[in-house]
Amino acid sequence: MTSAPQLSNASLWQTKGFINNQWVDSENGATFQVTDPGNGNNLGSVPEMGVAETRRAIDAAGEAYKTFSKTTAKSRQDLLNRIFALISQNADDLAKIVTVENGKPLADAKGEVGYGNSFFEWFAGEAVRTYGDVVPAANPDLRNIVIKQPIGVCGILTPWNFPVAMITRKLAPAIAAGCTAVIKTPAETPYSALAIAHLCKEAGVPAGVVNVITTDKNVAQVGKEICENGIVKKVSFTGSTRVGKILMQQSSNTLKKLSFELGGNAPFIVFDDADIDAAVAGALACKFRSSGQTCVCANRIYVQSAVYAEFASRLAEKVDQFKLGYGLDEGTTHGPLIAERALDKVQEHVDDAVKRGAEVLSGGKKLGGNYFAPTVLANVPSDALVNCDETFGPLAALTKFDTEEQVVKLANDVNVGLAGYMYSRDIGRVWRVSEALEVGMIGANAPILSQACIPFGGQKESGFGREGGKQGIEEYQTTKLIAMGGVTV
Ligand SMILES: NC(=O)c1ccc[n+]([C@@H]2O[C@H](COP(=O)([O-])OP(=O)(O)OC[C@H]3O[C@@H](n4cnc5c(N)ncnc54)[C@H](O)[C@@H]3O)[C@@H](O)[C@H]2O)c1
Ligand SMILES: O=CCCC(=O)O
Repeated sequence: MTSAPQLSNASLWQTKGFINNQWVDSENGATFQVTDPGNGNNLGSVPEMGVAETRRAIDAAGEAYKTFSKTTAKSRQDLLNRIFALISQNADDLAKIVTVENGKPLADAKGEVGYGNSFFEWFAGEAVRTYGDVVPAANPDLRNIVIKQPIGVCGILTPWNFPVAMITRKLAPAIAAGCTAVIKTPAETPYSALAIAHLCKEAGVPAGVVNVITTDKNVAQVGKEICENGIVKKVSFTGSTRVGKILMQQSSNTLKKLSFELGGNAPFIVFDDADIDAAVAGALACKFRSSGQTCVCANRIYVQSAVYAEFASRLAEKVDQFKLGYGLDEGTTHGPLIAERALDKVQEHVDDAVKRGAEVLSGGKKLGGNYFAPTVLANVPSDALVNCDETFGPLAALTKFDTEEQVVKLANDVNVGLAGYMYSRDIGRVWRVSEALEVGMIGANAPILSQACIPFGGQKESGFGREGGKQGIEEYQTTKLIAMGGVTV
């Protein structure tokens, strides 16, 4: 028996792949099951597609690109605005889909749908502002004009933790630039992607511009095809650093343009001079959003010695007030993790820290199903596993520090650099530490950074490229110089 959610607009629940504006099965009829992480129910099945279907999708995108790339920026702006309006109209249903396949509480899912949709609104605006340049020439007979053009067919590969937003922040700028796309959905959360595809079609997106491949077992082959196929000119990937490295190697033969948003391990630093109320509230939001399953979640919480004890006890007290439960239930503040493997990783990090002398202030264990008790650990040594590797779960690990110099060194002592946070009322320190942290984004007295208008992205092994902001559309464009000679008579 399946337990698909009750939706006001039942047409949002699509159960097939999407190629050239047609809903399609896999060629051999194979399917895979999607499970609700909050209760283990079977939500239904979608096609187990493979290389053959991926090639068909890429071919469709290649064919569509010939005409879509020549459309006016204004027509693409109108298209994006229509998608934005349809997503707004269907936001409650989309949030329900996100909750049942990802597990996050409905309020968070609504937040994600609004955030995800804001990329369509933002890039509708950017579509008509892809200006070029006129560059003074080195030769009197020349005039230089620099134009921006769409890059071509784009491969979009995304994770399950934001089933809507991770797709929209790639798809919206791709459409804005005049590109076409093949999206490979995460196996855990295909239904949100299919609902977006349905709304794109409703909005009038031409056949072949948006294609969706669903796969579980064949993910490595599908990813390889997207990276190696010569028709695809760009791959935008969000996911782990491990998989990012594989995709980069696979893309090297065709030298594709790449944007990679990879793993994080965010330091969250609380200085002695911080507003402690704000720092505690910030840590709760930053660490436990989506039960710790965001790439920008605080992972290492460093607290200066004079405020350490107060911060730790106040944080644990607040965490004990969370209401862990099923995402659609009234009052649930925090949901399950995506799967057993995620619970195992959190437990491993807790056990390792405790073995090294950490103290459990709150939680610390699995609670059955995919639920892990929101956890606060104190006195975590800086070489504990949790301080070296992203947990991606509801574990707040507190480590004491004494000086600014010491904490900056600790914060930078990892191979990734996505987000970093600090709480301090000393403006000089905020500036100094912001410059010193090796990350792509800083939250200074601000626990949530994500907005469509900012350049989201990392340094080091957190990847490269930026999503959102004025930079986001450039990832889907190529720059061309037209040097015009014969100007002088
Ligand atoms: N920087 C960011 O913006 C950002 C955002 C969200 C998540 N993340 C990162 O993603 C990770 C969590 O997601 P995950 O565990 O699902 O990551 P993952 O890398 O395992 O999976 C991400 C996507 O890649 C696909 N994939 C897996 N193996 C593949 C292969 N061999 N070829 C092609 N595709 C493949 C998966 O199906 C999924 O769709 C964390 O490390 C997190 O920090 C980063
Ligand atoms: O998980 C990573 C992205 C989350 C966000 O955009 O805030």
